Amino acid sequence: MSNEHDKDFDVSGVEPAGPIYGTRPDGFRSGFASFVGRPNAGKSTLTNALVGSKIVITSSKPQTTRTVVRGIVHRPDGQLILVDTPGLHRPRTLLGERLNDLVKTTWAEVDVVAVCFPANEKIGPGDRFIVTELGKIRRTVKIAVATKTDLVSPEQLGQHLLDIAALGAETDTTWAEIVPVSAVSGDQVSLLSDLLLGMLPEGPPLYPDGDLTDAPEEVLVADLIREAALEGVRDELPHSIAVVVEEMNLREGRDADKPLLDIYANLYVERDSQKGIMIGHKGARLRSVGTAARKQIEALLGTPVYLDLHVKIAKDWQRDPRQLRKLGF
Ligand SMILES: Nc1nc2c(ncn2[C@@H]2O[C@H](COP(=O)(O)OP(=O)(O)OP(=O)(O)O)[C@@H](O)[C@H]2O)c(=O)[nH]1
Repeated sequence: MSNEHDKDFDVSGVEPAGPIYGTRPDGFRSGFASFVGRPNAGKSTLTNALVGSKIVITSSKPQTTRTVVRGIVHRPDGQLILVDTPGLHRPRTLLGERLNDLVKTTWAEVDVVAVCFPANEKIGPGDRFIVTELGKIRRTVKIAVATKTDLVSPEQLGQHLLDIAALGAETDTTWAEIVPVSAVSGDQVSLLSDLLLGMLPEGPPLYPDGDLTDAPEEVLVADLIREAALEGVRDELPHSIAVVVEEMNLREGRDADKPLLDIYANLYVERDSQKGIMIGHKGARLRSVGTAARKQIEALLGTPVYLDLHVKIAKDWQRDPRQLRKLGF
C-alpha cells in the first residue's frame, strides 16, 4: 500500500469512540438497571419518577410495555441507565419461549435487576415465576422494590416486605436490598436512586449530559454491531472500525403481535485489506457478525430484527459531518 493511499485512509488519532461522553470525577459510576415485575407493577411510573420526566408511556392496562424504553438518570456522581424490558410470562408458545429468552439475556447483561412488587397486591404465582427465573442468573445483582406504598397502611407494608424476603429465601435469591417506594408520592425515590447507583461499576458517563432517553437507540445498536465485528479480530482492527445505523424502522404491514424491526447499518473500516477481513471468505464472516449482532440487538430491544449490514471504507465517514456527529465526534 503506498504512503499516499495510507494518508488518505489514515484515521490514527481519531478514535471511533464508543458512546463515552465527557470526563468523569473520581468515583463516578455508570451502568444499567432493569425493572421487572408482573404487569401493572408500576415499573414505567417508577422509571419516570427516577428520571424526573415523563418518558415512558404508563397505562392502567397491563401489558402495554412492548418494547424496551430507557430512561437516563444524570447525577453529579453517576449515570444510571434504566432498561424497561417486556414482561416475562409463563411460556405457552415457542414465540413466548423465545421472548422469555430475550428477557433473560437482558437480565444477564445489566448491572442490577430490580423486581417490583406492588404493595397493594399479594405476592402470587406470577411473582414467584419471575423470581425463580431471575434467581438462575447468578451474576446480576438483584434488589426488590415494594412499589405503590402510598396505597397501603404501614402494617400492610410491613407484611409485604416480609413476604418479599420470604420469597427470596424460598427461591434462593439474594436480595441486595428490599426498598419500599411510592413513585406517585415520591417517597423513597431518591433513596432508590442512591442504592441503584451504588451498585454500578465505576466508569465514565455513557450518554451526553441532559439526555433523558437514548432517543438514538441507534447508538446502542451500533455499539453492539461494533462489538460483534471486533470479535476475533481485535488485534487486526483495533480502532479501525466504526458503525453507523442508517435507518431503523418497524416493518409496515405486520401484525401488532409479530413486529419486525428493519435495521440498515454500515460498518466502516480504514482500508481495503480490512474490508476483506471483515467480509471474509464469500461473505461468511460478515454473515456471522450479522447473526451475532442481531441476537444481541433483539435481546436489547425485545423485538425480532432484520439486520442489513454493509462494509464500507472509512474515507467517507471522516469527511461527512453528519456521520461524524452520529459517531460522537
Ligand atoms: N398509587 C400509586 N399508583 C401507582 C404507582 N406506581 C404506578 N401506579 C399506577 O399503577 C398503574 C400501572 O403502572 P405502570 O407504571 O404502567 O406499570 P408497569 O409495571 O410499567 O406496567 P406494564 O407496562 O403493564 O408492565 C398505573 O395506573 C399507575 O398510575 C404508585 O407509586 N402509587
